[in-house]
Amino acid sequence: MTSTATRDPNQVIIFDTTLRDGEQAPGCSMNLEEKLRIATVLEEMGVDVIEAGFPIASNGDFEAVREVGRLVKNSIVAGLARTNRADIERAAEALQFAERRRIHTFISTSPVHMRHMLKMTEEEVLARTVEYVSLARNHTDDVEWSAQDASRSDIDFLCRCVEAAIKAGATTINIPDTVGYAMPQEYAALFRTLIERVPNSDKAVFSAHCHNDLGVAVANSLAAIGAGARQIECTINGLGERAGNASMEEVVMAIRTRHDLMKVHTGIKTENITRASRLVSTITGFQVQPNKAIVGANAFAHESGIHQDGMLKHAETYEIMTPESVGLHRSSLVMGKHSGRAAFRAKLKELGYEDMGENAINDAFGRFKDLADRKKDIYDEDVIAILDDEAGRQHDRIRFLALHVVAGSRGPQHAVLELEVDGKPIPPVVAFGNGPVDAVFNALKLAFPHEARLQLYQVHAVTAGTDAQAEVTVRLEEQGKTVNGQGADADTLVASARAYVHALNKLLTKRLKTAPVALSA
Ligand SMILES: CC(=O)SCCNC(=O)CCNC(=O)[C@H](O)C(C)(C)COP(=O)(O)OP(=O)(O)OC[C@H]1O[C@@H](n2cnc3c(N)ncnc32)[C@H](O)[C@@H]1OP(=O)(O)O
Ligand SMILES: CC(C)C(=O)C(=O)O
Ligand SMILES: [Mg+2]
Repeated sequence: MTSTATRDPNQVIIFDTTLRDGEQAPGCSMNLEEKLRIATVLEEMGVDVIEAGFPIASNGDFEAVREVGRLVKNSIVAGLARTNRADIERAAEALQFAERRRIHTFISTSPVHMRHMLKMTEEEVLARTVEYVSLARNHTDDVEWSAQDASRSDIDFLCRCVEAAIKAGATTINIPDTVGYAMPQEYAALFRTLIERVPNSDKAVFSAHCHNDLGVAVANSLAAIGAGARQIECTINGLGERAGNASMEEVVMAIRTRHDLMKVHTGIKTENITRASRLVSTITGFQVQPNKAIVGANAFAHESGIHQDGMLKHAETYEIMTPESVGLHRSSLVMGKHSGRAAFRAKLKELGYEDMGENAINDAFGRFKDLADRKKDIYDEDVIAILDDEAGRQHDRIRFLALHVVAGSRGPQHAVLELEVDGKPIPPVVAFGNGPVDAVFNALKLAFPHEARLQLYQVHAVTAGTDAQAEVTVRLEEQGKTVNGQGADADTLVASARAYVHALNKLLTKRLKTAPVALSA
């Protein structure tokens, strides 16, 4: 960590917590392979700190922090810990391979949290802060301390805690608006007061961590910067506990677009924003609302005549940033049924997917050709949907082979499904259902018997038009564990079957991790 004395005073550190607070969004669990894909994209986009998990919380979180730490070289990797020995030692162990590591320890400072949740007095919270920040410093010289529920804390007590945490060795002081209660002017005043009143405040970087319960997480983060905060904790697409965290793309683009006012900058390569947003949305199944700032489908769309006239005459009439600046660009390579492998590889590079394995590329190419035979216009979104669908599938035990469905008002609706399990095709199964999707899912249960319950079934059109690919998310739950599966295809039912098969494969991996015994179907 650059010391506060040498760091650029106008650089805002971007601390991404998609993999920790983002994953706390209900229904948004990610597996290790998915977390590594996201971490790779975050590092490439220049994120300063990646919070990869809360190592004591589960073996999965421990593994995620350890493996992200092994993979990532440029970003600092952080692991979360409560103020106790076990949490901090587990975080230190998880971070052992990280070239640049941070222990992030937190404790609540608000009366309501201390009295009812922690059952601790102010003096106990203060003593714990000192004891466990010091312990964390024995493991790394980059220690962040967070005052959970800071915005509802007594200011005198908060000042004492911050001073003590810095004295004990904290290099970053995070002042979270944990429940999304603060208003921008109030949150800014809190930072101003702390920075002014705490005598050693110049020895630490002050950080904002805002939740969006009242829809002001980004506004609060920007207000905090105005008051001296130089780290923002945020997530891709604003994912996170309850209404989510401050959205990284909004914070970063506000800083970039309003540099005239804010006078600060980040190290984020904003051209990677769209790709990161799309990846997180595909992996979690949390669709981005069309009117979401920066990454929504309509963020750069101009529908009404006067706007279109303005845009045609001069883009700045209605655009305060260019689509290119967030990675939306007119494709240089038009793909279609006559495109070959060379063009496909070039397209992968252009879209940032060049790291895919050879088998996945071959499978994706086959599916692309297949789609191009059926669909007139192939957009980048179509290629991305196939690539996302193929990525990370090479070790799947269950593979989708073919599907035939009878649907319509005459019924009976039924599905004939062919799967391959452990490399061997199984005989086709026929199942009936209350509609074609039900028939497909019943066929999957017959072909590969399981107890998992369907929690979510969601369909999203990748592009406009009746021949658009469908991207389907399926969420399955088994013994309290949930997984999300994704599938894409021009046929919604095939996409549904693929998504279900993907989720089943993830459940099998999860089962293997919790009970390392031979699995039967
Ligand atoms: C604002 C935030 O985002 S905080 C992070 C939230 N993330 C998570 O909770 C991750 C998922 N959590 C879990 O898996 C579990 O809650 C665990 C593994 C962390 C803890 O599980 P358990 O040991 O069973 O404790 P449980 O969750 O029931 O209660 C939390 C305990 O931690 C204590 N605690 C909470 N915060 C802190 C803290 N910052 N420092 C010290 N102790 C704390 C609580 O007082 C409570 O202690 P108690 O059991 O003595 O009453
Ligand atoms: C753990 C802390 C930083 C947190 O997520 C919050 O207070 O919202
Ligand atoms: Mg939080």
